[in-house]
Amino acid sequence: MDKEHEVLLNAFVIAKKRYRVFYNAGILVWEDESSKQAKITVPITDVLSVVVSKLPHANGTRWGVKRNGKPPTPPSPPAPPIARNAAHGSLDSDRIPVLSSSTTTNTLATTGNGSSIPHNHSNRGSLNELSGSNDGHREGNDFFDEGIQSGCFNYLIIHYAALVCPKTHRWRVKSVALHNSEPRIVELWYNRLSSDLRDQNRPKNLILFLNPYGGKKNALALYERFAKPLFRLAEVDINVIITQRAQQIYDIVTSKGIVLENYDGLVCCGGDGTFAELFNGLVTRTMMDLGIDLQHPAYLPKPNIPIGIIPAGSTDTVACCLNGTTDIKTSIIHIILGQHSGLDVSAVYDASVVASRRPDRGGDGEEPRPKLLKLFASALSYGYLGDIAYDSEKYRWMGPKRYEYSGFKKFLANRGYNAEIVVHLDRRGKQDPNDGVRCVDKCNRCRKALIDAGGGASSYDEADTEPVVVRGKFLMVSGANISCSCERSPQGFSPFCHLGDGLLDLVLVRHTSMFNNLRLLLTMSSKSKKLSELPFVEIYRTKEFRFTTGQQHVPDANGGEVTPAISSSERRSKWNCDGEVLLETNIVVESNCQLVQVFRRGIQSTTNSGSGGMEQRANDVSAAPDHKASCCFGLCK
Ligand SMILES: Nc1ncnc2c1ncn2[C@@H]1O[C@H](COP(=O)(O)OP(=O)(O)OP(=O)(O)O)[C@@H](O)[C@H]1O
Repeated sequence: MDKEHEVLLNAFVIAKKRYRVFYNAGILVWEDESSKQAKITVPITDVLSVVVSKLPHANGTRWGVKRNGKPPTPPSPPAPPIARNAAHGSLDSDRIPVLSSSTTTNTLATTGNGSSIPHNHSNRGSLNELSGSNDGHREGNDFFDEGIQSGCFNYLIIHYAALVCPKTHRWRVKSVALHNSEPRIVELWYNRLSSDLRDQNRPKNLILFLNPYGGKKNALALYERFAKPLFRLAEVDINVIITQRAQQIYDIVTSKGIVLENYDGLVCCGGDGTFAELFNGLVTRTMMDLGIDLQHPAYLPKPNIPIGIIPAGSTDTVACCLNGTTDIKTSIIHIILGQHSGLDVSAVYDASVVASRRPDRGGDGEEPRPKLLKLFASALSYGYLGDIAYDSEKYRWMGPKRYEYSGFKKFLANRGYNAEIVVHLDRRGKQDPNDGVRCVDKCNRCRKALIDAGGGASSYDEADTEPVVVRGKFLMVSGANISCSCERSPQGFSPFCHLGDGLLDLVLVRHTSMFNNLRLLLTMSSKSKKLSELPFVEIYRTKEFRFTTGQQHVPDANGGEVTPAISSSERRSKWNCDGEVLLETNIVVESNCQLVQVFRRGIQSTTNSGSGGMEQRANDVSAAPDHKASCCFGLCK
């Protein structure tokens, strides 16, 4: 019988109670024999690891495993007894006993020189390992092959991930110890589950860039405490690179010395700026590999390696929008489980530096191409937030509090900036940024956009758009690539902005009174109010917009030029691009549909999240009902 149709069904004891346990088609279920109500369902896609043990907890022995022909690692001292939840045998991930030497974690200290690849201090040998050959050998698999040979094990211990709080979108690792008096049955279950685990397409070898400088400067401590034990548990090899300066991630990823194909993903531990360095570097690297002009690219190619973020920054907007929470354990779990989906990335071009498209690079030789400045995944803001980004860098020693300090200063200054924005809008009015449809798990809008884009980066038919010119004095102009919701601003710039629909939301805040600025700040920090409700805020959903502060000659209806709309002597602000300052002011911004693949699990829609649209509501039904009962009411920190 093939694996698909084979059903495993046995009685096991969990926490002194008899359970009927069955496994079929990737679904594991255990139900209390005395009460059919007590039933837990776990798909194999959520299982992190399966081990056998002589004790009801994994005690650190490695079952005579040989790694690369080396003798087995001596057993670690027994782990302390594990506090167990009587009903589910569940554990908090902090207390999971991690088997010693189950994976390698390499720490690569970095040099500060140019784009050179960091000196390798790893326990896996030379630098060549990071940059050179890979024979495709996965150390972790050895233990599956040889694991159970040498002993009589009565316990099967399963570590699995579960959504413990649908309201806060937090995931945790739980464990269950199944006891059977017959080692043969334990072995049968172990072999079957571990074989199915191997079939999951999970990352087994990652590079992790760690920024020790961002946020509260505790990324290394967070990694050691939360990430390392979980990666070990799931047998993921991690090559840690601790950055020593800004732009180092970009330089390493774009360096030809590193063979990206040797890795299953690139992950960073830091804030939005760290993540921006990672995907800017990865897209640039892909352009280099394909021989695309880096300055004036004809198009932006899609990298074929997924990326991820472990939040350890100040605002962590990207992590919050990807997972619905900035909870570090949730992000790590999603990276380990390995599911990924497309994330739009917007490109910023310098409107004043234009080159003709070269026919040999896919252009027709006529269409001018602006110079590519940077890519962003979160938000690009001019005016108030641009001023804060520029000013707050001086106060980085304050940590995240610097934003409040600079924000207060800029709030009192109440500066307005003249600008002209040309935004391309859908003629048919189909792109409504206030349509009430949030981007949740298996989002139909994003899926359709990818199909429309046909694998390319554009989900938009330019024939269906028309340019609309908006002029005036603005407190703030922002292009939101994602909703930008975070702890400081629960609804973000535009709560209905999608992660992968190939469009961005342009948010224009007119310059008005201090009183209105106060309303703006209160709305931005409100849990329920949205910026679109304010009369001095306009939101447009578009694929592309052009922003200018300089002198504009606006063509009149007869084709002649009329008086400049904006004086060239105007005071200018800076652009805040994913937290970093951009000095060029006249820009063109364009969204690229699902340019990068990001490790994440779709956010489960909750009824109070304001989700609209029938399709999204239908997804609520698929939320794991078993785990709803274990909701922590927000106390699961
Ligand atoms: N070792 C380092 N020393 C100095 N700067 C660094 C170092 N490593 C990275 N950086 C830079 O630090 C900057 C800030 O990092 P990051 O954005 O991750 O933190 P943050 O600004 O506190 O968080 P957020 O962007 O979420 O608000 C990034 O632009 C990155 O280039």
